[in-house]
Amino acid sequence: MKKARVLLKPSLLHRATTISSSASQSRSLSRQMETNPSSRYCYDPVLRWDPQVEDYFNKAYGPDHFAQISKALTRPSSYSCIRVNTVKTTSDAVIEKLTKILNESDDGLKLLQSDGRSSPISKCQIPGLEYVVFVHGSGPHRIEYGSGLESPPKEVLVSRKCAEAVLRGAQVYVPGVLACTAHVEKGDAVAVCVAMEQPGDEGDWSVNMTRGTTLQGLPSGKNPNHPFYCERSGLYIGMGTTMLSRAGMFRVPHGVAVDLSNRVFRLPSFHNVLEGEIFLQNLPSIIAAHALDPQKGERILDMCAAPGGKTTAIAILMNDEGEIVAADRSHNKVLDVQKLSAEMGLSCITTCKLDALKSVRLPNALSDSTTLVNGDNIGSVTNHSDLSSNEEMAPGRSEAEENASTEQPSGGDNVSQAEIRKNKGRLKNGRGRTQSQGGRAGKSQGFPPNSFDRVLLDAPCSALGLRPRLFAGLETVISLRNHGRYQRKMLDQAVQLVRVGGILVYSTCTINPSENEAVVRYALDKYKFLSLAPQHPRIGGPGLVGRCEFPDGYVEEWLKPGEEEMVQKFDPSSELDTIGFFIAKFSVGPKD
Ligand SMILES: C[S@@+](CC[C@H](N)C(=O)[O-])C[C@H]1O[C@@H](n2cnc3c(N)ncnc32)[C@H](O)[C@@H]1O
Repeated sequence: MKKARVLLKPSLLHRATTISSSASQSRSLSRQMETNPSSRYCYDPVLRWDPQVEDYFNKAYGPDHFAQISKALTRPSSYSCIRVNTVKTTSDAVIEKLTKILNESDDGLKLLQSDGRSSPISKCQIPGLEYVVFVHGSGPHRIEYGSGLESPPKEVLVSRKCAEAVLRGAQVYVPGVLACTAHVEKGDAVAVCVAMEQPGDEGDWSVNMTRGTTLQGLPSGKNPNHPFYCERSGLYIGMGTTMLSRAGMFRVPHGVAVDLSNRVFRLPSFHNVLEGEIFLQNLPSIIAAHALDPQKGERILDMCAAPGGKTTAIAILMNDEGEIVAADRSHNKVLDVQKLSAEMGLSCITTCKLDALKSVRLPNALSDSTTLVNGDNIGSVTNHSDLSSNEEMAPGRSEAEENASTEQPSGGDNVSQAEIRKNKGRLKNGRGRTQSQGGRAGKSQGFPPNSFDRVLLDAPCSALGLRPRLFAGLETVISLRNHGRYQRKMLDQAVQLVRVGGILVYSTCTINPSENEAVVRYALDKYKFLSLAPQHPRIGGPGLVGRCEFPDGYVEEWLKPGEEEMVQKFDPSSELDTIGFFIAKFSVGPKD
């Protein structure tokens, strides 16, 4: 079998010494855990950062606060947030249906109610957000893995990405399994643990493991050849029953590998449940749509729209009256927006493939900006391939959805047994396979200046606010700055497209000030006609005031006193228990 040593980043000279010290720290931590099974078989991850990034965030937030943020990022939010499609149905009807679906599921509501809550489903209490429904989960739970060091449990080791999905409620699927104890048969009880990236000697991070490796449940001290024993300490996410034998897990291409019935975090998964009626979306993303304050009949541009979470939220706030142009540079992702709009029964959304860095139509461009060309391969080329761009995905939303339903809502009607059965299955089965409808996304040549009433720039970012996150070591201070550079270029375009008197909203799902406060500073300093506008509702915290001087002499300016209360910064460690997110709203004054 091929050994997959996934090298995650080229060596960075300046990181080598600090990383080897973090490697030795981790070894000594692991040695402690070897001697104590209760600290070994638990979930207590420590988020790994590049040391310079950690220094930067420590300066920005203070060490104690950043430690809390870092810890919060390793846990999922304690609730799932559901936006109800009020064009099709009501919160009450959705609550009724979800209650029935969860009540009839094996591991949904019953588990949640064991925590003593009267009902785990509730309507959001923020005025104007009654169409948002919360389904509360529980955790972290202490799991009895049933073994001491002398008789360790059988184990299944999954990839970090798989583990992050599982912590949000997904099942353990075959492709996510990397290794397994010997002699595992279908129906065996297994502990599921995470394969985390480890620091290499050359400043790289990798999961140095062959898929199909046989795990041993004993400390490496007793048997030095046992792979990844120490590294799994404190990284156990639950106990379940294998659906396949060990051989089957590494033979079949897909399917559920482990039915994880006893989880550290219990959150129902809502993949494809009540399609078209609900959308699983993080609360700050919903607030970003409100901050834009879209009005019926307006023309709105969503510059980085896919998969369409905020686009559809904006359309619903406009009662589907007006025009929203949803652009994204990825053709396939534009198709995802089309599918989602159709599924939600929204008609005010048009889509196009457009590079946000080229959104303003040049004066000599041939076609009209609103003509969407159904051409093949008229791909826009970005010159920023060196700048990575991660994306926020609402947890649990499949990237492409099944065919859209055009059926009208059943409103508050009773839920049929067939509907419950269908959705119950989806609740368990999780993310469906990406299915393309084979459609086409027209390519736009861009738009003339001042052609929109409002523009949303929900920028691609480092995504350092998304949770749960088990590893953050890949971002360096340089890559964090580069994200900010990329975003400033997009903002330069956005500013031109909003008409005088219009609104521009800028948002990211990161805790990185280079992509948040520093971008706002840039915008306010460069464009004197921009001013920060109040946001409603405002439930996030204040932004960071001040500046940061880096060891290499680079200086980053953040907000000025008085500006901090005008933005919304969602702190993952705060009581709201959301992802890390940032929203700034600008009014556009006369541009002369
Ligand atoms: C944060 S996600 C957007 C999430 C989306 N607004 C939502 O709420 O569902 C960022 C998106 O930016 C897109 N993107 C990245 N670079 C882009 C560019 N240069 N032009 C347009 N879109 C871009 C990515 O394809 C990705 O879909």
